[in-house]
Amino acid sequence: MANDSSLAELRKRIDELDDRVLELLNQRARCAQQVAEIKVAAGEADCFYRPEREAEVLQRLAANNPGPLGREAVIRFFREVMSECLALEKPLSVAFLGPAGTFTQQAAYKHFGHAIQATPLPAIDEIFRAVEGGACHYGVVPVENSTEGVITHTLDSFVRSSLIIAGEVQLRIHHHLLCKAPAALDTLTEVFSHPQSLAQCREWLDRFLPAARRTPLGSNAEAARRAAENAGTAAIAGEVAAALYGLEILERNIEDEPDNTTRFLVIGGQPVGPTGRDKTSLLLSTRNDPGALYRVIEPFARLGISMTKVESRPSRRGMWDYFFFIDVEGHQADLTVAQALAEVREQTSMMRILGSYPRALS
Ligand SMILES: O=C(O)C(=O)C[C@]1(C(=O)O)C=C[C@@H](O)C=C1
Repeated sequence: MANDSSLAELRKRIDELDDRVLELLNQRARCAQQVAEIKVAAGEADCFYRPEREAEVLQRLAANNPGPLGREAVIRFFREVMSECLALEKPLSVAFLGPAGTFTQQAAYKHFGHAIQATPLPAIDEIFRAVEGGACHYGVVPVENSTEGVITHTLDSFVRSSLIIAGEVQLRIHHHLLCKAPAALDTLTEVFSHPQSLAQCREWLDRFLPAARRTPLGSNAEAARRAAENAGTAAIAGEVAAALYGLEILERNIEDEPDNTTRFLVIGGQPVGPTGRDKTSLLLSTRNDPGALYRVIEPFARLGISMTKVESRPSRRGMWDYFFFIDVEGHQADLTVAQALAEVREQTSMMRILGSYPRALS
């Protein structure tokens, strides 16, 4: 009985708190609507999304969180709150590498929350085109995986496009073996997946499914769809694809590397202001002299700017001629970064700043 009354009391307290949270959330939503009016008056009505402000809100709340809610839970919750507030201002349209059920869709929701108009497109260049042509405000594309390296298509698309990078998302990738109905592993004849996912599970497949044919497809979601239609086959894909196509999870987390993570880029047309926790991406080419690349990156070392990535891609302008993709910590508006970029530019035959944007939160 004593337990019953304390349970009832706690639930009454939870109801009261929920009423207050609801009232506060709606107050917040009304503020966002007023912000929208200010943006309209300033002639900024085309897109209300402000990535630097969103990053600042999430960074501040994560730092101030007293618990017991965890950091990721707080970020996820307020991410959705802001997504709903923004949708009240004006829904944001986001193209992602589809079809529905891909990890890129998951990354898009992780970054923008669920209150967006998300459009799946079948290829990376189509996402670039949709954003360039104004059909969508932003796009989300995969750029590198911690096990398999860069997605060259995405890097190459920046060479042809004038779009900039407005954000990055990191997603822990868990691959599962999915099947239409429970089945013994040795009865499976074929496994469908995206080539990157097949590669990320290579050792597991060699060990547990050595006889099954490995069939690469355009996406994990497409693989799940094929496995749903063909008994005796399986797909390697994530939880979202499993739910979408009604598949059983035969084996969980079959990725070879426990920290398997994919990084995605948010592409758009609008520059993003500094947040104090930013990254800047560059595309450049060097003269073909001895020590040229060394001279290009030397200012970063001298000025204490951390380089988080260097990637080279054939330029297709001639044999053994390369473009370099370089990421550094900091924003192009930060004084030391600006100084380093000016020095670096002098050492290159071409340099384009692909964007400064808030670093991925978690
Ligand atoms: O501060 C703004 O500019 C807003 O529009 C408000 C808000 C928010 O909900 O906090 C909503 C959308 C923007 O992307 C950033 C923040």
